[in-house]
Amino acid sequence: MVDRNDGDMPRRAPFLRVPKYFGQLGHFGQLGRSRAAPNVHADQRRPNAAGVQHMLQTSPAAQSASTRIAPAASSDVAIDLSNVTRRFVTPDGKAMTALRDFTMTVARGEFACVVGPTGCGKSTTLNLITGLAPPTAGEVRVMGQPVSGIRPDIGFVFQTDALFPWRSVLDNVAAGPMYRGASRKQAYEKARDWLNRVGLSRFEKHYPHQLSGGMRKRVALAQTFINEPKILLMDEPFSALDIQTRTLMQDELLRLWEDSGASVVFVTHDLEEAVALADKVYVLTAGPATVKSVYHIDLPRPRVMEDIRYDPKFVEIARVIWEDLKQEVHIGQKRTLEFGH
Ligand SMILES: Nc1ncnc2c1ncn2[C@@H]1O[C@H](COP(=O)(O)OP(=O)(O)OP(=O)(O)O)[C@@H](O)[C@H]1O
Repeated sequence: MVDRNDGDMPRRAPFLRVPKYFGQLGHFGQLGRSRAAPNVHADQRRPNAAGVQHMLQTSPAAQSASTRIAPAASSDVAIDLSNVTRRFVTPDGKAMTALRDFTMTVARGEFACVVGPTGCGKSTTLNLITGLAPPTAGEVRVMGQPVSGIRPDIGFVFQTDALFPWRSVLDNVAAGPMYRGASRKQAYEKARDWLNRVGLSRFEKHYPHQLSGGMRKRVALAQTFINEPKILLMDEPFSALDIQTRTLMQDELLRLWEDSGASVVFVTHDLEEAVALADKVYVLTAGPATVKSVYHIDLPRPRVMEDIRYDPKFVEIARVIWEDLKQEVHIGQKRTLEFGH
């Protein structure tokens, strides 16, 4: 199912990077066309004068197979961005709008992925949730409260590791609980437990530079999950890893997340990754970023990453979303070519 907003929102200035989707998704067109119609359909919301809301079916099969998902009760909502606009002042003193009229709701325990063209405003979305970037207009609420400053129940994982290079693996993982007031004994017991959960018990005395990229990422996950975050914000956390390690880490993340009950917002350039992980995929416009469509991914859980990519339903869902996203990527690419950045 998809909620769509692809109306007449103004488009913004050009992008800095060439989109990465083309190489990754070239095969969907071929595989998808011979498959059954996807189990998704679209609600199309156009922000025009009449404010018309109507249903757009992607296929007859979709019509029968899908139902509208009722909005969560407010007590079930973990993250709520309501009609948020975020403007920045650029280094040359001009105002630029990164996000416009942006609305997103993530339920408690839900895994939401955000995809969109390069530079459209995905990371800004995460910064709004953290409170690092207050909204220029609209409202951001976390666990029912307006965001004011950084919350201790939010965990982060970024593309680059946030490990202390001068601390051992064990010291790195124990740092969070100690900072939050646990005794040294409690913190180290908990850290050993988490290192065990991510399969790194034998490496507790190693330093980050003595680990592989995948192992460092496991430490980063242990370092984050040990603090029992209610909200987990992830910004392309696995994009620097090779594909095999990335697949392993995606499985690891799902396993830890399923036990944690955290609500996740996961930003990625990789649509396959988004579909494989998410309950819900937000497709953003080429900018200023607004929500173009929301796809509810009804693939069963638990999911095994190395298998799910060959599931025909997965392939078809990814193909449908890619058709939608591709339009925005083309807009971004056109701007890059026209404006040279
Ligand atoms: N602090 C800031 N000051 C000025 N402009 C900013 C600031 N932060 C972000 N921007 C601009 O806002 C836009 C969106 O940036 P953002 O990093 O959110 O995009 P993104 O989709 O995460 O990018 P990418 O795909 O490259 O990871 C960009 O044009 C960026 O230059």
